[in-house]
Amino acid sequence: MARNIILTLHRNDLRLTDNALFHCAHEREQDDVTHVLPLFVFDERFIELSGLPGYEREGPEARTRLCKFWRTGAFRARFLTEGVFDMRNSLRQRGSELLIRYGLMEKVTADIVKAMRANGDKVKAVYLQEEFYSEEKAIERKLRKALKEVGVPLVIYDQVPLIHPSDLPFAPAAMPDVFTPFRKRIENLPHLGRAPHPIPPNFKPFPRPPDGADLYPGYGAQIEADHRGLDFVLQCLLRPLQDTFQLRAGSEGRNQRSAFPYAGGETAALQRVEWYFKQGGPPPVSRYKETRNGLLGHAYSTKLSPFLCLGMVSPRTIISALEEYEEKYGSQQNAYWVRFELLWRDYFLFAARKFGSKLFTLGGFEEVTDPKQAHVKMQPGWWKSWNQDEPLKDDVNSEQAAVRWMQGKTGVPFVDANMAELRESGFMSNRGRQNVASFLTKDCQIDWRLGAEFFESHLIDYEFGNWQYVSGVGNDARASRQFNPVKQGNDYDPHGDYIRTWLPQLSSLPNSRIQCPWTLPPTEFARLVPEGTYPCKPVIEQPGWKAHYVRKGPSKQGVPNRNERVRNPGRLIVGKSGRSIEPSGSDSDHSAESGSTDDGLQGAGATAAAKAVQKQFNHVSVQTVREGRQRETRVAGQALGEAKKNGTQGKGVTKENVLY
Ligand SMILES: Cc1cc2nc3c(=O)[nH]c(=O)nc-3n(C[C@H](O)[C@H](O)[C@H](O)COP(=O)(O)OP(=O)(O)OC[C@H]3O[C@@H](n4cnc5c(N)ncnc54)[C@H](O)[C@@H]3O)c2cc1C
Repeated sequence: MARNIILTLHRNDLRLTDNALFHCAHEREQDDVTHVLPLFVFDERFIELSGLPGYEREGPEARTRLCKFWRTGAFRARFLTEGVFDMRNSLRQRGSELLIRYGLMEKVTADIVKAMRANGDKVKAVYLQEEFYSEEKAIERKLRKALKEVGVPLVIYDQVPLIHPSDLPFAPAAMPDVFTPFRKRIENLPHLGRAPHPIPPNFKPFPRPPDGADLYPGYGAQIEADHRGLDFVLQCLLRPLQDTFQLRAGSEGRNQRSAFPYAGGETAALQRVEWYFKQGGPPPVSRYKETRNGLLGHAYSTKLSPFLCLGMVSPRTIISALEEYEEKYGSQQNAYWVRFELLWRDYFLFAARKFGSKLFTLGGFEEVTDPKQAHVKMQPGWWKSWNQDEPLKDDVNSEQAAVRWMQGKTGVPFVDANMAELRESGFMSNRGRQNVASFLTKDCQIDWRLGAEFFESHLIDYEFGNWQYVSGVGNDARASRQFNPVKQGNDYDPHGDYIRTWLPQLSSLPNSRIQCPWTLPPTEFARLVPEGTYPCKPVIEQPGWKAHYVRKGPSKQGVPNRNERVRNPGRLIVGKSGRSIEPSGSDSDHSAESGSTDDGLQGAGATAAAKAVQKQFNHVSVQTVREGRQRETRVAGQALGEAKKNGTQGKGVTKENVLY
């Protein structure tokens, strides 16, 4: 008898709990469906597959657009593969199976549909999770077309954000551009997110091919038939990444020092949810507000982002755990702040849908929201680029700030320790991310896309959005936000424990100088830091840092202000050159200290190139900066007014942090 099949095609939804694809495939209306075939395709556009024996790529290597880093580095490759095999185990425990294939998702799927047809089966539909980024949307369109050619409908389920798009209090295209109004409208909803779907109690059988036959054709059928497992696949995926400067560490396994020491998969994700929200009396979430700015250990924040990014847990499952916690312990600030952060995730997702391909352009969302300002920042000379002729190696003492940033050798320990953590573990705290991004884009003025691509390559939890925001081309109402890494280091790593963990070569430095080792007398530096292991001068030094070389006041460790105002005002104070200037005569200091004037646009040393740029957009820059400032002030005032009205001012919401 012909079998009636639904094919569930999984991308970033590697879970059984609260997965609309499984839920809907097993609903009562689907009684005529006899079998469900879950499929995962390692897609060569996102992850390099050339390490698979005999694999022939159809397109180019899986590298980032601009900088040509591997798109999926070793940490995410490992985490993803673990997640795929964990899902297969869970399906097997329920009598089902996960078909694992390699290639182009649309092609592999269409081939499988054809093979099932050839077996005399009927494929009723293919179910897929709707994604938010334009590249994935384009693949979805190709898949729809390929399936149309074989007469099979594609059914899409929107389940990535916490808030279902049809529950939004505004049309997705009309979402507020700035976070606070977005959040406030969402917070007025009667319920934050729908209830999660349970795992179907009885999984429909997997449509196995006729007796003895290989699983359906397509690359990887042989691997499956050979019963090769996780280790073999992982080895193949890691093989091409071995030679690169930036990805070696991840190939060697999980780093014991990592703040994210977890294996990939729904099993680990649910254990983490259980531990963070339910275990202990009270569980760790009851200290979230106090600890979330931490840097060391796994407990300071939820550590759910990698699981969320690959869909190993749904945000609705997290909210439901949070609600259980609140029922037991009462509604508190801690729970509020976890929700608040999850709304940031939704905000970036919906912004990605609204702004589409502007997610990847130099001018970012601002090209739409503030074209004049974006125009200024897209002029040649505004951003510095990375001269890729210089090979990326670990042992260079590069003149290029971009290279030093990637190496974790800028000479600014708080930045470098965070970069070391990223490179050696695939994770970085939120505090660290804000600082290294600000350092790259605001201090060193390097094209933000380099940072975004470097993160894409290294992070286990990579998602778009934050880089635009931090570098001032997204929707930050205070685009001038700039971090002072010396002050931040003093505040959040006052004893240098974090720096010593990731930069052991600085272990002997006294606490008083660990954030600014260049202030030591050269002989002291030479005595305390093993030769050649760390730069004796920072790649750039801002005048605003100097006030913090000698630490004053209490440390911020344990203080819940994640978004405090930073002293150093930002680049949107545009000088006559059309470039940012530092306040109170710091301009010349800045260019003199940084010693890096590849774009020749800084301060007193402005070159002919600078003058040309100045002439080109002097008028517009002054005007747009004024408008930008007015806009920022307006939004800040508005948000503060709202905070006062809601009584949230003084409860963690201040003029400084209300916008983030
Ligand atoms: C420059 C920069 C790059 C970043 N890149 C990423 C990224 O690639 N992927 C990613 O998931 N997060 C990113 N973030 C946001 C944030 O740093 C991480 O989500 C967070 O550090 C993950 O740790 P956690 O799960 O313990 O977070 P928690 O503090 O426990 O927060 C709970 C959840 O809220 C969400 N969340 C929190 N902050 C943000 C935010 N700013 N934007 C979006 N979602 C947020 C995450 O899903 C997170 O798991 C970035 C932030 C910056 C400043």
